[in-house]
Amino acid sequence: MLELLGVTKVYRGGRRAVDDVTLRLDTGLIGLLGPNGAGKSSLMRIAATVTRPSAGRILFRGQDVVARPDGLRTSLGYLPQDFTGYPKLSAREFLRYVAAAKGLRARPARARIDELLATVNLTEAARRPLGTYSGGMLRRVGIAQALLGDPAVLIVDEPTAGLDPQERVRFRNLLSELATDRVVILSTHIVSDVESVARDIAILAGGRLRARGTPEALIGAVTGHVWTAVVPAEALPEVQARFRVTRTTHRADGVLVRLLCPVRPFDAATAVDPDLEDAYLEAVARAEPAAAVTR
Ligand SMILES: Nc1ncnc2c1ncn2[C@@H]1O[C@H](COP(=O)(O)OP(=O)(O)OP(=O)(O)O)[C@@H](O)[C@H]1O
Repeated sequence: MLELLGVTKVYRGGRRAVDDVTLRLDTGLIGLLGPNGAGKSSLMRIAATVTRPSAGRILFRGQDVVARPDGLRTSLGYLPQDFTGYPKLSAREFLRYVAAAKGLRARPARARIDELLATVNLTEAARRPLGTYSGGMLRRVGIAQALLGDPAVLIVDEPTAGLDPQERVRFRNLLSELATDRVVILSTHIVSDVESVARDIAILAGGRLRARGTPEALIGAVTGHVWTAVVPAEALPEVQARFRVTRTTHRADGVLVRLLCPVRPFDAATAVDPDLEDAYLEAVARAEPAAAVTR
């Protein structure tokens, strides 16, 4: 339904934030994972037609979006990373404002706004000005405004920032339900935001697409590359300098390290089953200058 083909964004000053990214998306949820600065927001802004790509094409239902953005815009819900709304408007007023801007008819829009306020758990706070909201409440208003008009494409950029753990779970489940009949793109740097809901994960680092697949396929690609060992605390700096250490746990008998290495790093290391975090960190590591991984 939505195709990003060779999309590149070079900002003034020469920063290549997105570099030749191709993603073909159909109904369902795709998790776009990447560290800070990977280019996720730039790519989301391009997909949402608020930034033009420097090169590449975007097609929505086969139509060129860069030349004619309206087809996608009328079918789009977008929650930008820096969403704030308008501080003097209440949640209900703000949603009515967005509904009018989207060209929705007033009466059905009112009913839909009430439903959405309930969905994002803001019915009680609906009359308060957004300026008095917490960060998490504002994210929820942002989600509700993105859902107005029942969009065929929903783009949410770092949607769980500021949400508490319970709200994160609720929100993930909501996105997963919404993805049954639309394209949902969820961009985040938090692996746990996508691992339970996305059957399709794309990893972006340094502006480039590093990997894409199901969680199982991504994890399968790092089988045999993940090791643990208990090392003396004083040896930790050397281990960290030589290998890509992904987790450390301090214990009475030393430090339990988890590290990535394509071969057994040293005799005391034990191979362990990889998880999605390992797959993500290895894909990101490939984008960085090579670290020493040999003995
Ligand atoms: N308007 C801009 N002008 C110049 N450089 C920019 C602009 N927007 C982003 N960048 C740079 O492009 C790179 C990618 O930024 P982007 O915000 O797309 O990444 P991100 O993956 O969303 O990271 P974050 O989660 O930290 O926002 C960064 O180096 C950033 O500094």
